[in-house]
Amino acid sequence: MIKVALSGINGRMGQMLLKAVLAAPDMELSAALGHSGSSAIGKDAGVPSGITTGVTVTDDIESLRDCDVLIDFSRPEATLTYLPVCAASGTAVVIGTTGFTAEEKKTLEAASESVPVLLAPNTSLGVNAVFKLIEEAARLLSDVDVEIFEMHHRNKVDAPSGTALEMGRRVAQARGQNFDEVAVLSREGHTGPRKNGTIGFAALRGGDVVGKHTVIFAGTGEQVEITHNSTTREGYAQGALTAARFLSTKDKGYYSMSDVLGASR
Ligand SMILES: NC(=O)C1=CN([C@@H]2O[C@H](COP(=O)(O)OP(=O)(O)OC[C@H]3O[C@@H](n4cnc5c(N)ncnc54)[C@H](OP(=O)(O)O)[C@@H]3O)[C@@H](O)[C@H]2O)C=CC1
Ligand SMILES: O=C(O)C1=N[C@H](C(=O)O)C[C@H](O)C1
Repeated sequence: MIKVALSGINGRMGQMLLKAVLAAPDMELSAALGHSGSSAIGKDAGVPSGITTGVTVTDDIESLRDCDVLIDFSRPEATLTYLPVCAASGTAVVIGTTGFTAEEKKTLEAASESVPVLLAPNTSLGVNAVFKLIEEAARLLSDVDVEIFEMHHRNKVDAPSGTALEMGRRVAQARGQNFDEVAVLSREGHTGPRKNGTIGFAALRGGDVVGKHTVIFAGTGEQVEITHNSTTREGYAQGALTAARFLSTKDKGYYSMSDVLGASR
């Protein structure tokens, strides 16, 4: 049995993952982490979903020591507090949390010198297939303008989404560009004409939209649009469990969903 810890347990993904882990025949829920001050601390991990798990939510990061894998869908500041304990105790980490700075990502990578760490802005099978389609389109349509649109529910706190940023990185990489030099993360005011070779982003927030991403390849007289639409969070949860199973067989190292799905980047 793979002993799984879940962080962000009180959240939308935390509860979706909880149900997926409880249903998985090869996994057992060993720890459930919330942040100190959270209303969930001291209660059963299943309370928000109306189920009893027998696991109490804790803010004690030492509880990670007895686990094989942490699946983390929380906030960057939380993830960064879990990593040192995981690195010291050999607990692998699947990170679905988004919104890390470039500096913070270096810290994630450094932890992978001690334990297996997988960072995935999107764990769904469909989105990871779309990443590949985008790379191919970016190569085939190498001169057209690329704009990336994403829409999420009203409670999402980071923008553009981690998935949209990864899509932009894939386009830039396929075209031999430096993403940070060509990304236009938002626009307002008198922007002037579009600069050739840039990759533009638009982030919309509203309602209960689970997650929608479209990459638009806009040429002259024609546009190609590649869209992924998540209608439930189940795909993210199942992808995260597949990643946890993968990491439980690995030694230290920095992994992505491409490694899990067997597709080279
Ligand atoms: N990789 C992927 O496929 C996906 C990634 N995500 C990402 O996962 C993350 C979580 O998303 P979602 O579940 O929708 O978000 P929620 O806001 O529903 O949940 C976030 C959770 O983190 C907890 N939390 C908030 N602040 C802290 C903190 N400082 N320390 C510890 N815990 C904290 C919250 O606790 P409390 O409720 O008690 O305040 C809550 O349980 C986001 O970064 C999102 O972008 C989301 C979906 C798919
Ligand atoms: O916060 C969300 O909901 C989601 N976050 C991830 C992201 O930022 O890309 C993945 C998915 O789009 C849902």
